Amino acid sequence: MPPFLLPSPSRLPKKETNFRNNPFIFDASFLQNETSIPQQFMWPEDEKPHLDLPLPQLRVPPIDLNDFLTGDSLAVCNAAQLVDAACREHGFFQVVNHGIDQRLINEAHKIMDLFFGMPLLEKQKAQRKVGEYCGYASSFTNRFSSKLPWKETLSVRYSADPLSSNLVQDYFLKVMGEDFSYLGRVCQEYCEAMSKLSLSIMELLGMSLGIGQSYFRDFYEENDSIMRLNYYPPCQKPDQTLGTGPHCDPTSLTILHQDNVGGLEVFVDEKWHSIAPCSEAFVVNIGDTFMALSNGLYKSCLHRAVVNNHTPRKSLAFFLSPRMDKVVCPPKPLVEDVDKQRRYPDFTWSTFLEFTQKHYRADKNTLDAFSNWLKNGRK
Ligand SMILES: C=C1C[C@]23C[C@H]1CC[C@H]2[C@]1(C)CCC[C@@](C)(C(=O)O)[C@H]1[C@@H]3C(=O)O
Ligand SMILES: O=C(O)CCC(=O)C(=O)O
Ligand SMILES: [Fe+2]
Repeated sequence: MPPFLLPSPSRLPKKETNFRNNPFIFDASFLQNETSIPQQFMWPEDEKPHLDLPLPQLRVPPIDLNDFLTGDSLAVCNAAQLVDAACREHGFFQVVNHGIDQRLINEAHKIMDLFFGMPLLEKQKAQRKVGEYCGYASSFTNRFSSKLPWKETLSVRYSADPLSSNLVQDYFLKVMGEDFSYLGRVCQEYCEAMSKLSLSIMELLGMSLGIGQSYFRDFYEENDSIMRLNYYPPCQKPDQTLGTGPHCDPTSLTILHQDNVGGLEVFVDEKWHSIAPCSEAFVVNIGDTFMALSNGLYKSCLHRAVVNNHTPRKSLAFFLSPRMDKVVCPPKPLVEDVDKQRRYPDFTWSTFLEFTQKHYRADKNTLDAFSNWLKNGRK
């Protein structure tokens, strides 16, 4: 049976289960020449994208980070107000004049083309194992049995701990070999730039929530984050599938750089909105963990990625997360502000990450499902 064909439906387990003993392979270079797509990639009618209708664009305020960082009080106040309004409504905004060298961003996109352009067998040297969150995955065919995303991904752990100062580059050297030293270097530098940018944004969020610049910055100083390279091959049936299914990011803050193809959609006011690509900007969104840390004041919002039938699409997502053992518990003023009620239980990022990797496929209800799982004794 050619590698990209699926086991006959009769042999597929009926319920959502791992394909540990029956893996199959998503190889877009084969699949995209087929007239139809495998049924596992077909999403339910109510989740299929409507590509024929132009979507409204989401108004995401571009925050001029340079203004904020220069400390000009008017600029700081303006930025804090814009961010506060956006985060209370849908959790998405954009940052411009962010100080990240455009050449580094361009190099990161180039190494994505390099990596995902390699033969499948080469990429599978970094094959992500079930239950782990790092490595190469071609559509998670060994994790999910239906609603498969039309994408390849590479996820690498980044740690700001000085004792783990080269984790990203070391990963590439160890898993892919010496020839990937440059690719690893670019990813390492990109993550270091993202970590620095994240802490500036955390200062801004602290100002926006009125608890000062340092609280969240200190909380994420020793972040233990994830760099995610998303590669969406063209699909002959783009209206039947999704590149990334509807979800809220379980992490704390996502800093996303998308190429100029377009495909990121956000669900606000009961309808899907597009976010137009802008190479000078990073799209930033609040994740579930920060929603809990803000006691529900800032929203982690449903979003997805659609594909097309003519051009590959790429996005670079930096998922900021706290140190694994850090307890996520909102500061007192943010409990007072929400009629003294706690919205979510205390938890560590380590436990939440394990929940998404071993017990629950992240979707729009991940944080509530996780909260219930904790309350029911992790069952
Ligand atoms: C903690 C994480 C799990 C995912 C990567 C990071 C943050 C976003 C999550 C994800 C992208 C949400 C949609 C489903 C998912 C399986 C995916 O499509 O990649 C999620 C990631 C994951 O579990 O690998
Ligand atoms: O590719 C995109 O634009 C969004 C991807 C995404 O939401 C994610 O990886 O969490
Ligand atoms: Fe996401």
